[in-house]
Amino acid sequence: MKTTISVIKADIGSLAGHHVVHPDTMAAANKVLAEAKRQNVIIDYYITNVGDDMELIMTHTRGPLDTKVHETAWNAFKEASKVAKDLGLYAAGQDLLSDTFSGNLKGMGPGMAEMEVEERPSEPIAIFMADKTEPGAFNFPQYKMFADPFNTAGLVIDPTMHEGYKFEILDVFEGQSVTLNAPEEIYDLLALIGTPSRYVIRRVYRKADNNIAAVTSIERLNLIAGKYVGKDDPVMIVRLQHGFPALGEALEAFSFPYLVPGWMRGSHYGPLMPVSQRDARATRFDGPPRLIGLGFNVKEGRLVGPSDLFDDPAFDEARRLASTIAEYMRRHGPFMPHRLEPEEMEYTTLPVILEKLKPRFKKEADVTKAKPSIYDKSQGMD
Ligand SMILES: O=P(O)(O)OC[C@H]1O[C@](O)(COP(=O)(O)O)[C@@H](O)[C@@H]1O
Ligand SMILES: [Mg+2]
Repeated sequence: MKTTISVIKADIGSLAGHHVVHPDTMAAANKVLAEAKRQNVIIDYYITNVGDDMELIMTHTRGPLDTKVHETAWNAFKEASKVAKDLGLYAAGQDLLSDTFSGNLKGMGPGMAEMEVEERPSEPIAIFMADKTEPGAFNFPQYKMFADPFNTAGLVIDPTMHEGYKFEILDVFEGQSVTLNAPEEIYDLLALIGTPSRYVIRRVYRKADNNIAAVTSIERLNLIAGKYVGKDDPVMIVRLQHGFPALGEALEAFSFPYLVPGWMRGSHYGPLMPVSQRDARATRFDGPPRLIGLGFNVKEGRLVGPSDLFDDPAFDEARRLASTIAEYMRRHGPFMPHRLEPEEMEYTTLPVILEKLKPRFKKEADVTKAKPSIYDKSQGMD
């Protein structure tokens, strides 16, 4: 049976700032999804949140980018937004960039990861959802899961994984993609995905049979809207076991709280902290960036589960280290590299400040003007 798993998320308003979704808004979304299930638009669903992002996990047989499924999600977010407005929640309706739904959710604000799979007799999946970061934040763990044998033992010892995986990488600025193979092209792969603000791993396939292994949301709201409209908190679906990473290999990729951009005002680097569902609230300095993971089995479209994957003392050490790193980064205050580089900041007063100070800048005769960029060949660097 071919089943589509659609994870669609949006920030439609949050309680007491940008830190947690209000349960009444989830109840409003639940009504819409329950009705869609009754009308056989979707087979099953689960609603959750990480921080201020509401996450709709749905299964159906209609394939990705289906109008009815996307309209269902849109209506759920709209209804939830109404409640958010009624309760006076902060940034109510924030991620819904358009007033009317037209065809599908592409470019309308919500983020989405969708995959169509030929269901195996047992189809275990993990869904990872993060708040206060961006889609490229999943580059690092996807590399670990699908290309690093120090993380994923199966790459070496499981014959069904040994051939490796293909990574489809999207250049979010140019809107073009390239597919690179691991292990043979890992140096090229790392050269791109090491710049996660621009090159985002969108899909991973098993090389042996082209089977889809992982999908990540790629929406960067600020690029769509041309201004800051919230961070593009990402979601990712990963297939598990029997030729894909074992559950523990997928989770192992998050045992190191690596630095991601986001956190306060979408403008700071901070450690990605894996937490249980009950700790999925962005508090200290609106963070640190949080990650939750839910494990399901998909059976004829039914979502069996979930299991709260990071609700486990085995991840206490990762959380402790994340807290230590958070403290270390915070001590830098407004200085880089805690604060993002100017091009990546979601907010900036810099142009206004530069304009204001323009008359006060004076030429220094003894200082040579630098070339604009060491990367710009037209400037005659040799
Ligand atoms: O300027 P405002 O409206 O107070 O918004 C600031 C908020 O934006 C944020 O960056 C929003 O984060 P999200 O992307 O998770 O919505 C928060 O860190 C911060 O509180
Ligand atoms: Mg958010």
